[in-house]
Amino acid sequence: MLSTRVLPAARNAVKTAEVLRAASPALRASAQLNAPAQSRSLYTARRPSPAAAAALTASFGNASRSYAAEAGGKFSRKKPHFNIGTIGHVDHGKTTLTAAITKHLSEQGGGKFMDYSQIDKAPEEKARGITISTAAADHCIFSTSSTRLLLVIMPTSINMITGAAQLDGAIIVVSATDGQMPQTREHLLLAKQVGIKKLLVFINKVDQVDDPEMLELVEMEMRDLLSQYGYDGEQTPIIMGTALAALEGRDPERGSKKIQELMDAADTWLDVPARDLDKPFLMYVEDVFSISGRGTVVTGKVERGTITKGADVEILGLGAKIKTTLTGIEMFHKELDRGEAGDNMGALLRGIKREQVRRGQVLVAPGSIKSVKKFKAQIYVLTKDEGGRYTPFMSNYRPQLFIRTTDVTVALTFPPGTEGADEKLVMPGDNVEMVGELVHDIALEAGSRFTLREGGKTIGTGLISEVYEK
Ligand SMILES: Nc1nc2c(ncn2[C@@H]2O[C@H](COP(=O)(O)OP(=O)(O)OP(=O)(O)O)[C@@H](O)[C@H]2O)c(=O)[nH]1
Repeated sequence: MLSTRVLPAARNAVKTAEVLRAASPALRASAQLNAPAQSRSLYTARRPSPAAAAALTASFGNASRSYAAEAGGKFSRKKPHFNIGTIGHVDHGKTTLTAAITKHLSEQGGGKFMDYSQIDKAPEEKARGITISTAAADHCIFSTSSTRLLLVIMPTSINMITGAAQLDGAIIVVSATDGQMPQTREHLLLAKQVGIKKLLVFINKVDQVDDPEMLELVEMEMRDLLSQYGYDGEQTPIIMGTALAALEGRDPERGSKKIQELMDAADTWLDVPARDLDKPFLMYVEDVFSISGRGTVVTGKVERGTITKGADVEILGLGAKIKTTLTGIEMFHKELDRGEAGDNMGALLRGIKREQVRRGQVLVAPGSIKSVKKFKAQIYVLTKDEGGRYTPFMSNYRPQLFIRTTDVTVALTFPPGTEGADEKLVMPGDNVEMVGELVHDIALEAGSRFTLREGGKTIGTGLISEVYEK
């Protein structure tokens, strides 16, 4: 297993970077003036300490031994693989529901129970977008009757942005006591943005609401909201229950039975995504490890295409364009000959030093995508009700652009020839075409989606229409 858990020393360093990200607008502004330095420090902060590296080496070695002992020693693709996450407003019960699902599925032999504290144990990881998916992968993979599930928790919008690229489907958790809240709306928007086609809704904490009309109202409002954000408001399954009761093994009518309904709905309603198997290989780098005796391993998710052991690949972005050969592929404690779109895998690279690769870059089929600094995009600016800005911005606005596993400062201007560009204001709620210029190059193409953040909050989302090579 290529464990991507971060050990304490690395965590603290990352936390410092995270604090900077969440800092006041003034601090953010000054950090943005020094964007290259800030970005460098972020990447440096992610490097595991020697102790962490040693532990990873040990983990890699042990894992190799443990799966060698398993029958066949190969990862099975029998059931379709599906990454599903809980999203929604703070305290509405995402963690409790995730724990309840693992309990329920484990009782049916579909995985190992992870209690609340296990899921919640790494707040720093959650804060920086390394979601529970890696922890879940470490423990086990959950199965429903027809699907393999990897459970992911997205407690905050930042996780949603940096981690949601991995989500194939999501359960939006809404507390029956509050109904929809600003983060419910923000997460719906972001779910759409990261390409999640279908959602499930779990109206939680029904034990705290006596009035059935109140529950109906929450459901009606959720259906309206789903439609408003381009989801199927009529057909989307909405399940009402109590995650806490399910977790505590009481009130099965509103507890475990509702979790079963939710899992049945996941099996029937959510479509296993059509993987982009035929497109050129692209995997984004989440973590890089040096494994003694073996070389440099990068972990991340394959966004598209397939790759076989021995294939040539290119490390691209953040100033790099390096050709190498992929000499090993590993996933879920198993060695593979082939990786494909949707896989979270580890790739062993020939002749590459640890320092040559970093989070935010991509591994690609050579020549299949360009790494660029300049692009044109359609941008939606979030309203304050969606958690966005209260005030408009002007040309040359410099927020942070998040895409895949990286974030880079971008200067946004109006396309050449825009009338009154110097005085033009972009209001919260606007949909606007803009040209972006990044301080570092990253692998981009028409159709790439990104998110804009400033001062610790999401302020916009975008879709690239054109890239400029020079
Ligand atoms: N009464 C009741 N309380 C619940 C239920 N589900 C969760 N809670 C409680 O609600 C609180 C928040 O639950 P969490 O699961 O931590 O919520 P979360 O959405 O993961 O919260 P963040 O990670 O902070 O965003 C906890 O105190 C839970 O025990 C439920 O069905 N009924």
